Amino acid sequence: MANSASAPGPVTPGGHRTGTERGAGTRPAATTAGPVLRLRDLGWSVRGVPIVQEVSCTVHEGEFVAFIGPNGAGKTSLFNLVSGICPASAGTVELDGADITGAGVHARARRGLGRTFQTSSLWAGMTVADHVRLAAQAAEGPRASYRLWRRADRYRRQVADTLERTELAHRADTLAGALSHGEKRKLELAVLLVGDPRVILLDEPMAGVSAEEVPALTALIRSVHRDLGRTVLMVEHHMDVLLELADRLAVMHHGTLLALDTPAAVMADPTVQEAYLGEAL
Ligand SMILES: Nc1ncnc2c1ncn2[C@@H]1O[C@H](COP(=O)(O)OP(=O)(O)OP(=O)(O)O)[C@@H](O)[C@H]1O
Repeated sequence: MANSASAPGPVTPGGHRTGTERGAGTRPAATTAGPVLRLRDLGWSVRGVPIVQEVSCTVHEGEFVAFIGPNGAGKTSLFNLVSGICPASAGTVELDGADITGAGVHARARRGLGRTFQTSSLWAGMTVADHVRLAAQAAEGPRASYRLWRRADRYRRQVADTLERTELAHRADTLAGALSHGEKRKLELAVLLVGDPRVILLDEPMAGVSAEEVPALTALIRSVHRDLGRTVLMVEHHMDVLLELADRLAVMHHGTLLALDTPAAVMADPTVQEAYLGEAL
């Protein structure tokens, strides 16, 4: 399959697609939501070794695209390129039609792009509420301290609302280090959401989470996507979770985008099956 793809079908008001269209060379179906993120021939090499190669795709407002692929396929590296953690060696990243390829992490965050990481990025000795308060303050920029003082009530409400939405209100005064893995993932989401990003990149949010906690975390991510209407890109290995959440599956293999289509079409794709030879999809 060509290493390029666009939206597969019309988008309902909730952002969910109703049809399918595949790969480069096919005519994109009409959509009611415009493109929010566009990658063109995106690449990253380290000392001449290509890690991500010629990845092109378009993600539409309100869409949920899940990235799968074998270990080392380049999924996290692609997220690093999109979020600005790694500078692209080739190609471009566009957000809302603006070229942000040269923009840093904070500039991209200010434009509405947020991400979580595969490994936990919390402070064990800081409370749940303080994590969210600090993130709210950071999202305000350099004049945050003064604004925080002036708008203490608003911040209190914002933190309380975010903890309520992420089902952590009862853990507000708990130290992050005392949370379960699932709760830590929820807190990472809370820290992200308080900054009000429109496009959210989640890197393996189920990593380390116990089987009992997976359904609640899945439901929370679904509500962020559907109820809050956020555009979500997610790397995840739990196929059952992906099939429940994703409008489209993107398959990475050896740094390239091997396929991007509806889950059913991707699962039936012989190229994808060949790439996963011997591995359960
Ligand atoms: N900074 C770096 N320098 C050199 N090689 C790197 C660097 N970062 C990643 N790689 C290599 O790039 C390849 C892709 O790594 P990446 O973490 O993006 O894969 P992945 O698909 O996210 O894997 P996983 O599912 O195991 O998290 C791997 O071979 C990795 O060793």
